[in-house]
Amino acid sequence: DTIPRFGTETPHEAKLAELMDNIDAWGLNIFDVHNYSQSHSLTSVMYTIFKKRNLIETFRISPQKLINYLVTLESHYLDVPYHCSIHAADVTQAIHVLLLIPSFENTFTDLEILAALFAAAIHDVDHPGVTNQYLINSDNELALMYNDTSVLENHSLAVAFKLLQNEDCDFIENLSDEQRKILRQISIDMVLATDMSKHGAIMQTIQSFHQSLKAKQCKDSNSNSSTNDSLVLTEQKERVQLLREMLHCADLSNPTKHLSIYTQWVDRIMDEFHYQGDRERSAGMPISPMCNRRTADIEMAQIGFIQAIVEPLWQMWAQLVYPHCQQMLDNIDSNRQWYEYQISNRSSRNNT
Ligand SMILES: COc1ccc(/C=N/OCC(=O)N2C[C@@H](C)O[C@@H](C)C2)cc1OC1CCCC1
Ligand SMILES: [Zn+2]
Repeated sequence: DTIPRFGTETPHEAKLAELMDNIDAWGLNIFDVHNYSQSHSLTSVMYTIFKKRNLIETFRISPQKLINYLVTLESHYLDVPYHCSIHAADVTQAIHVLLLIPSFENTFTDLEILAALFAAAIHDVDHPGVTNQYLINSDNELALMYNDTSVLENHSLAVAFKLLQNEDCDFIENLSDEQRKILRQISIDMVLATDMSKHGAIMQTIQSFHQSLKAKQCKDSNSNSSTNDSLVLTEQKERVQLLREMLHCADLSNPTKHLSIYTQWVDRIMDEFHYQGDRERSAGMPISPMCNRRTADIEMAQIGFIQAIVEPLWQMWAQLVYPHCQQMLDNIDSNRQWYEYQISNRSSRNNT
């Protein structure tokens, strides 16, 4: 039986095709993709990217096994407001676009690109919609299993690789042992780096690391080589460092999107955090920061999130790939201004 164009059957294939024409664009509306793919945004986005990047030929992937894996992976994302399969599809498409930046034209091997897309697709699988801290505080068996260390990130990796052991889902069967080892190594490194508790460490190293890359890049441009724009990294270790940052950027990319998309993610994360707060309140536990729906200041929290975490990270990233990624910085700025306006508007409303 032939395989559907986007990996899954849908009565809206024409509409999905129209959306998928924007698979390389930062403005793709992932919520529309989810609706028109019969809630298979992760499968259809991953399958479309794999086809477009010729990864199915390059790694002699069985399309059916790829789809079997993707549909199974997708079904292991839980129906939670934020950390669901749409978030995985969103982050996967984001890292695909970041990998298209001309600065990286000659940077990564096909195997590294395969690993990066795989890591993005799996990075939050089976996420229960609560934070690591909540799992630790509530003596959850996952915290026991992973000794309170990057609990959710370790769990998603274990679930994702367990699913690969299923014979008819093993889409990487034709990779050599060495390639499989490298794919696993890079995926583990990247997914563990999505633990927000590692954010500070990433920000510490990013400055000096990018300066050293820019220095090398300038040397190339002096030689007037055609690759003067692209960053050439000789060490796999350095390329993985860059991929780690890239996934972290993609994971924290909501404020870099158009307002109409960004506000949907804000509603979802606040639903998730407030539901966690409800559970903490009824369990008599201290309510985590930003998780108390009774005292929440959603606009202030987003302004703080942008100023403290998202903008500094994306500024570092945009500097490395200048002039690319200016659109992301512009969206962050206009989105922050919109939230500041909501707050100013709020106080004047109260005065009337
Ligand atoms: C659109 O907004 C967001 C998108 C994504 C995330 C990601 N959170 O995942 C990590 C996590 O779970 N944390 C991180 C840390 C900041 O806080 C810890 C209690 C837990 C947070 C967002 O907004 C938060 C931050 C400000 C208001 C709610
Ligand atoms: Zn995530």
